[in-house]
Amino acid sequence: MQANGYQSGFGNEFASEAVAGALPVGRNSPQRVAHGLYAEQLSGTAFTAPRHANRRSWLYRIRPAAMHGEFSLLGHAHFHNDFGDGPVTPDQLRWNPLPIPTTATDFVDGLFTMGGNGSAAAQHGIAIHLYAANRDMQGRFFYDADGELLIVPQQGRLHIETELGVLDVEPQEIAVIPRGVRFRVGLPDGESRGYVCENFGAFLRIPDLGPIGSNGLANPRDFLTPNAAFEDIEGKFELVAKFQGHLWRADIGHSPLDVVAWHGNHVPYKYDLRRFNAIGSISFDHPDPSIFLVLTSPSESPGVGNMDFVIFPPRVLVAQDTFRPPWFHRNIASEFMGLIHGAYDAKADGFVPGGGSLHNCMTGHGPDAATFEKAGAADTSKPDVITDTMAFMFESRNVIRPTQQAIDAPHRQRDYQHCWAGLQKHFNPAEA
Ligand SMILES: O=C(O)Cc1cc(O)ccc1O
Ligand SMILES: [Fe+2]
Repeated sequence: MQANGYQSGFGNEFASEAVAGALPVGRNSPQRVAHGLYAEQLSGTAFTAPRHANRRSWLYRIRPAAMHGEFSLLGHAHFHNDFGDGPVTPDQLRWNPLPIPTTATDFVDGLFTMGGNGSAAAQHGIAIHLYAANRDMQGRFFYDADGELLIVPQQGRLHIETELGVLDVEPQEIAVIPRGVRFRVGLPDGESRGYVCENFGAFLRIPDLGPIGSNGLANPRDFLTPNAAFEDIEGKFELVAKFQGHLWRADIGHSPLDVVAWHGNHVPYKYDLRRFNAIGSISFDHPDPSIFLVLTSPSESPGVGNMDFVIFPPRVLVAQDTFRPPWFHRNIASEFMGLIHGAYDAKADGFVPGGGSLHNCMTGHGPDAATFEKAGAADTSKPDVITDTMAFMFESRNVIRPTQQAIDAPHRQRDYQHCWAGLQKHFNPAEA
């Protein structure tokens, strides 16, 4: 399917038609839709959600979404929402990248669940997945009824064809696919890998800016939603649904990417993380990482995220008489981190692009020994220009329970804790 450009803005009432006159004017459901299309509403929030939070889109399509065969369970060895209910280790955990598969594996086949909390049934929490794939989704389409998908490619571009149009996404960009929207992923570069956060809670939004003012962090105009694009093809295809933690498959005799026009605000979008306007300390002290918040899924407690998506982009550190890298800390929130590009300023080695780390509630962590020594000796009268980096964090109010397969994975770094072993005792009450 050919990309058809983008519309800019966050949470707008967008409108787009790929064929002139396909979008009804002044009404949603005329007796007969132009060009013989079917009208269909896709709601993302309760009908009665307050106006500022209400999300739905109207789709004008060749065939309604109801047309497909019966679903049957589809096994998937690595992609699920089973976070267990037994003991969960409070250890610091870190992984090397998920290996690129050696057999033909598409985006859905290549998903590997690392951990999560809550559930689709409870409508709160998240699942964290990695993907590693090497071929386009062929003759199959996917939708996730359980949550919206925040996709963070780390290696290789993604050509994401959705019911509402096409998102072309490269590493250092992200894509968000709303609940229920059907899509197919192509891999223009062949081998591809990255991270996915499946959000069972309130949909992601850009945060309020408070005293920062009316501009800054991720600016609304940099979010891009596709224009309508469709295909009109028939064949023996497969529709894969993720529903209540399991995958289901059904035969479908046509492409469901057949939406000729649409309007609304329950839409896919992409965002280039390099557009993030980073704000930080220009006096002293390293600020809390909430200053780098890109998108948040709020919980019912004000200010507490079901999931916060935070990045650590290139920036200039100028804080004086300050330990500039992240401080040692223990947090109430739980943190899964990934690295898209370059190196992360709290870790001299071991945290590699495509890898991940998990520091759960109250688990102590922070700069490794090499970073600590270097930052303690640095001249803070001069700025540090941090370039060539893009790390991120999926942060959750609830403990992120690693899956058994993540704990057992050969690519888990079983010696991760040693990165703090070299920290020396410096205490000397006689010295200033
Ligand atoms: O590296 C981390 O653990 C993430 C992180 C970064 C930071 O600058 C402050 C707190 C924090 O949890
Ligand atoms: Fe942390």
